[in-house]
Amino acid sequence: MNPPVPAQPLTVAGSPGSDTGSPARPAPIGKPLAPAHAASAAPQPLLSVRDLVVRYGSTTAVDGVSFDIHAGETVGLVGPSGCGKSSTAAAILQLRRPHSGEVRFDDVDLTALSERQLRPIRPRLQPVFQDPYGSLSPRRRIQDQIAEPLRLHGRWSHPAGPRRVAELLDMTGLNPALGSRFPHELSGGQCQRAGIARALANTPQLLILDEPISALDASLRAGILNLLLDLQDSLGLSYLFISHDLTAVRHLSNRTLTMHDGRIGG
Ligand SMILES: Nc1ncnc2c1ncn2[C@@H]1O[C@H](COP(=O)(O)OP(=O)(O)OP(=O)(O)O)[C@@H](O)[C@H]1O
Repeated sequence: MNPPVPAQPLTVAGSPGSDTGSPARPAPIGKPLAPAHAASAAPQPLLSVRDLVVRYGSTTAVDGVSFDIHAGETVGLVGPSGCGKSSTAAAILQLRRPHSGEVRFDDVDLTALSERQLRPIRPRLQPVFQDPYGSLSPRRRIQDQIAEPLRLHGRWSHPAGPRRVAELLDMTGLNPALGSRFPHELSGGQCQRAGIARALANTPQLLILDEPISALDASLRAGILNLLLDLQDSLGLSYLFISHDLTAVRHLSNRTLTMHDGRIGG
């Protein structure tokens, strides 16, 4: 497999930084890269999906899908509505247990693990969903929602916890002062950035991005795409990027897979 090819920042009309609450989008603050996070092609894939089958009753949504994602790589997944992209994402995340097949993450088959065994692994592969408002609780302040995964995994303490939340807001181009707001007080782009901040809280290696820009205005999409590129550069993240926007997929992805009727081809 070829090493990931760095993608170029995307520019569109409008100011991508204007949705952030910050005067200018700061450079992401990257933590020193752990070897497992390094942005280079590893001999062994970070994620290896083999013969994945997802069924809903008699409907086969995913029909024998296989692909790999290496460390630091972005794999795009495109295809018509209903072809099985989100079902693939849900099965990788073990939010929907597959009917059969393997989902090997760092050489551990997640399909063979119980919920309890999955718990310490979940922070390492995180989803970012389409609806930025829907994926945040309307009743809780942004800073509390970003803190939640830290608390959940026993990584919350004072003063390191609040400092980490401020760092995550900053990393995602949000003014840390926005942390005290509720989701309805933020724009869609700002909410999506907060959702990404929350996904990053426990230093994941892989983000499953399921239509992360589809709900946003065109003028805000480039800002999120460029943020994802910046974060990948600084943190060595791998992405599965699901989108209907072919331009965005080509821009962000090292390779693109096309799905039809539950299968990958082309
Ligand atoms: N919870 C569910 N129960 C029953 N059928 C489902 C469920 N979720 C998805 N399906 C069906 O599985 C198939 C694949 O759906 P899926 O949402 O994975 O496709 P998709 O490619 O992500 O579509 P879209 O691009 O519209 O989000 C479709 O036929 C869909 O109707």
